[in-house]
Amino acid sequence: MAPTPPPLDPALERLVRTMPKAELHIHIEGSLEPELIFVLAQRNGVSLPYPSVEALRAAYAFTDLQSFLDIYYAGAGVLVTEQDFFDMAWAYLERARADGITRAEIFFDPQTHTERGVPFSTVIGGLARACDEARGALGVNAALILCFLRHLSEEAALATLEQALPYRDRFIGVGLDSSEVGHPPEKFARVFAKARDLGLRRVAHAGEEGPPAYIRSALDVLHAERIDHGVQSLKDPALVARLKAERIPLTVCPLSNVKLCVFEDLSRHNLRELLDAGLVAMINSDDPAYFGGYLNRNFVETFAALGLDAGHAYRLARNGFEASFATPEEKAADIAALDRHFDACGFAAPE
Ligand SMILES: Nc1ncnc2[nH]cnc12
Ligand SMILES: [Zn+2]
Repeated sequence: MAPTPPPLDPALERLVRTMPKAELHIHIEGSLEPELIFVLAQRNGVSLPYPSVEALRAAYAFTDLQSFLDIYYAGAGVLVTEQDFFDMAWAYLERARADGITRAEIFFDPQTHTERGVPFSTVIGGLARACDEARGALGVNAALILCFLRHLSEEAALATLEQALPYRDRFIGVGLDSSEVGHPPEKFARVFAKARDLGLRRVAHAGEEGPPAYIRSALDVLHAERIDHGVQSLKDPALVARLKAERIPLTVCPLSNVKLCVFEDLSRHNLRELLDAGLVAMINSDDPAYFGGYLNRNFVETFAALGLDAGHAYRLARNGFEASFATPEEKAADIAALDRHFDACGFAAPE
């Protein structure tokens, strides 16, 4: 166990908590809190294998990615109606606003639901309605990214993309998630090529537990524009040089990496090394209901554990906005707001 780090300087903590941020790596099903799981189970007559919220939460002791995914897919089984999907997304978006998030690019896993007989239209209907309403009601500019489950076949992913076509204007891109090792990006070459032809943006989980070679093939074969996680990249200096030269963003998730035993504790996380290597890294929450915290908790705990400062805060927030798929005008407005925030807090925004 690492010794408890000293608390953050209060002015730095305030700056970090209140600065405008983008969140680019959040699985909406991973924002489903145990309390809401129980409410939805009751609403839909679904029986749960846990007697209470506390018992469910106590089961969140993971040893690796797969041990988490098993419980995460089971939790998503309580989502049945369009209103359920809306309620889940709305709860996240309210927390996003509280954490200063002005841009959220939200992953969803349609196959987790369509495999159980929930229509694709029900899933995307509820999620898209929440995103639409969040802009006016919460000031959060939110967009959806459809993820394919890599433990399933490419044929299943192609069928999912086909099902999604009537809703093409309700999501901005595609991603790749679920069990990484043994399911290399190459398995999904055709479906990503099709998504590219359709003008969809592309991201992929790679180098969370899997080797640097998966990051290379996510770039070369899937034409991924961002890498989700990517923390294994430091094992391969030539890959680091390429990520730097091509300014490929890495959506890093510190609390997730500790919960899934990628790093022993936060003080051993490699975020500082990634930034020092000149990579476009940023902080995200991944599955906040399961990993012990939303975006601000990821920021505050990581800053305390790694001794990061206001310069790092600016770089991380700015990387998030630059890596987002928002329009150039939206990005410029977000970055201008970030600069004003640093000014107002008495920290000069670094060049
Ligand atoms: N951390 C993660 N890695 C891969 N797939 C996921 N699905 C939800 N969270 C995930
Ligand atoms: Zn993820």
